[in-house]
Amino acid sequence: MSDSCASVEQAYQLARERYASLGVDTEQALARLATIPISLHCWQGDDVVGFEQSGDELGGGLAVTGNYPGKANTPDELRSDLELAYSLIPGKHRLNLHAIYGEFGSHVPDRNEIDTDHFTGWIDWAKDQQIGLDFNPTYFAHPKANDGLTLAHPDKAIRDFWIEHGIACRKIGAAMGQATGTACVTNSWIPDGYKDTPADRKSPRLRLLDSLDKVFAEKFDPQIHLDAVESKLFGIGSESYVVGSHEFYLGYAITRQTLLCLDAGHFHPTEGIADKFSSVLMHVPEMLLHVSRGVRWDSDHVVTYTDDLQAIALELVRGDYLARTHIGLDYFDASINRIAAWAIGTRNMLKALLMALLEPTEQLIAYEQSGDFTARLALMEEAKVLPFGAVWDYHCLKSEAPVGMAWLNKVKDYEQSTLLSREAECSAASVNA
Ligand SMILES: C[C@H](O)[C@H](O)[C@@H](O)C(=O)CO
Ligand SMILES: [Mn+2]
Repeated sequence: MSDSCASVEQAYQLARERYASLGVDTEQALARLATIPISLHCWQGDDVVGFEQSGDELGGGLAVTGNYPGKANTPDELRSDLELAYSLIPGKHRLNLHAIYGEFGSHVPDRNEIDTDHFTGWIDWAKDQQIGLDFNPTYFAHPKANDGLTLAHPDKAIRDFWIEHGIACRKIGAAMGQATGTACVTNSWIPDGYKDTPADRKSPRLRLLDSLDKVFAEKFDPQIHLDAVESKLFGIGSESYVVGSHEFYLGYAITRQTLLCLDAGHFHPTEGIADKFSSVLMHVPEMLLHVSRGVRWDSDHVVTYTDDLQAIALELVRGDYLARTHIGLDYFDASINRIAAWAIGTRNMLKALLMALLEPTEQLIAYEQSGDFTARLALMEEAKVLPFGAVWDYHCLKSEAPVGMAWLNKVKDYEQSTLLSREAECSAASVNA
């Protein structure tokens, strides 16, 4: 055993004893953590461009800023980048694909014509990697979404087009779940809304309700496929009104018993999502989370170890909601190395879950039930500086993932060997064109 491994082990043994003195079993926490998959969002790898090669603007009120070199340009490049990212993260995780990431060949189908054949490359790869897949219809970056309306569009022909897209995507999601043996969550998010004050808030919502019912008409075995719906407060160009608001989708998910997707960046700036879980899960079977970090607006920053993130993890553990929650990430940062962005965000999500699993929750609840709120607050604050970092390092070591900053060296090496030459090839191609 190397010196650094020995010191990780020693620090862990001390931490284990410290936690045991508070009645917390670190081995049990680590065993639980190892079973929690995080769904990595493919779109962090290429700035939400996808493989349609349409050249359409991202639109939909979404924006990616930055031009860090090495963006993935092909499915193989994206898979190679993801393989490196997974190797930097302890545990077995999932991949969340958007519909624009199909392998379309020379004849790129329109969105309403895509089918499972366009995703067999991803399915075969996922089986090979032994990871589950999640999926998303892409209701943006398309000429039929240019006016900011899709499933709620007043033009029936445009609505029907997007309904067909939603139906096609659910079939693809079901095929993914069937092939990988783990349920695929297909999440529906649409950009529909208005920049300025609407005169009629009701009609677009009635149209959206009707469109969604058509999209979700076919029922799938929940063992292979689950539906989620995602709300938003506002986007660029939909500042005054979003058809799929939180209230709209909460009601929809409850009445249709779909999953509700809560995106941490989709609420008022000081409104956290953690407080919502205990209410939402009284009424819907399961939740999907898009863990993100809003900065002033829905700017989709890389997930950092914030109070909000800790609140999410603590609530999932305290409420015993992990088995009913699918955790996905949702951010897009092109200003830093994109693989590092996946590694940082996913490792932080896992660190927050570990910290929550190590919390002396039973003791806190006992204090609360006895009315000793002073002791509750005192222990909560002391728990924040317990040696959870030593447990995390040990988890990385045992999971054969890099400990501490070691993962960054691997990213830097890959940047030199692969990402920079990728960029050079691109420049040469554009010079030759
Ligand atoms: C690309 C995703 O579908 C998108 O980020 C969506 O989930 C969202 O959060 C839009 O703001
Ligand atoms: Mn989202």
